[in-house]
Amino acid sequence: MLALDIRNINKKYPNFELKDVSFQLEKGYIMGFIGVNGAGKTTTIRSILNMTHIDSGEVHILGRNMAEHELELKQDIGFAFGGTDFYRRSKIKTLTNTIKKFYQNWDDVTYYNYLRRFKLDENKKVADLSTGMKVKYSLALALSHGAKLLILDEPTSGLDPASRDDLLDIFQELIVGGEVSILFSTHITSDLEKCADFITFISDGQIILSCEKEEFKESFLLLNGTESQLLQVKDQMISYKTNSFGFTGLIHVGDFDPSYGIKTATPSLEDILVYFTKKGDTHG
Ligand SMILES: Nc1ncnc2c1ncn2[C@@H]1O[C@H](COP(=O)(O)OP(=O)(O)OP(=O)(O)O)[C@@H](O)[C@H]1O
Repeated sequence: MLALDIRNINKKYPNFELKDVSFQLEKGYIMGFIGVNGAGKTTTIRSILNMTHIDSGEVHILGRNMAEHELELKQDIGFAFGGTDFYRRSKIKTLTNTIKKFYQNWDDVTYYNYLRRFKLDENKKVADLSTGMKVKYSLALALSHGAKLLILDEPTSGLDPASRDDLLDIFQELIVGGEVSILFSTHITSDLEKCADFITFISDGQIILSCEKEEFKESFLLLNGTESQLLQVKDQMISYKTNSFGFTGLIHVGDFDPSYGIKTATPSLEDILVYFTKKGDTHG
């Protein structure tokens, strides 16, 4: 069963467009959503959650159409946005008491477990929380109403390394039973190396690739060659850097001819993001 089925979302802003965004997430898995700044991750997430009006396309969550069943489906979705700043003058306790009324399956025991695990004091005011603590509070809320699908926009941003590691452990604990699925966007590729099963990659409002993590990496090649070899592949490369020995760069596996004899390696997720970010730049 699909936890998330996104079909041909189009959304136009004056200077940006989501173009036929489609991807699917199987129930029980973790998907990392990556792309450079401004690629369209947040706009896609907001579109999935019906927080922004889309021009066309459909979102199906846990087998139901989001546009037709938004209220019921929101019971099953936990969402959190990194750096959210809400109701600054309220105490955590007061805010939670208001929010929990919206959720039929709210579970105080789970909630207080997360408060303890995240070392959050419910008597603190939102304004007095650090950036990382605010993220943790949003996550505690998102994780405490039995959500079957978590949609998290940069949940690890603002967290220190130990807290990030703990959150990734929580993600893995959550999916063990096969009932919970997680989509999260991030720039921190080590998070994805650690816990994502699938990767969806967006660039300039278009999905470049959405597939299992190893398959994703193997769809590209990192090339390392001399200046004269660069001339053979230059036009097919996503981007490259030159150095005193020659060049290194990224290419789609299908665009590479092994008969050139250029040294190749499987890129890391970091390599893929870096070279896509450089796409269109002048090189050297
Ligand atoms: N409400 C809006 N009105 C007009 N343009 C918008 C609006 N929201 C986002 N955009 C534009 O859409 C583009 C994509 O933004 P989005 O926030 O989806 O990217 P992102 O991939 O999440 O980036 P980042 O990694 O920096 O968070 C940007 O060029 C942004 O300026």
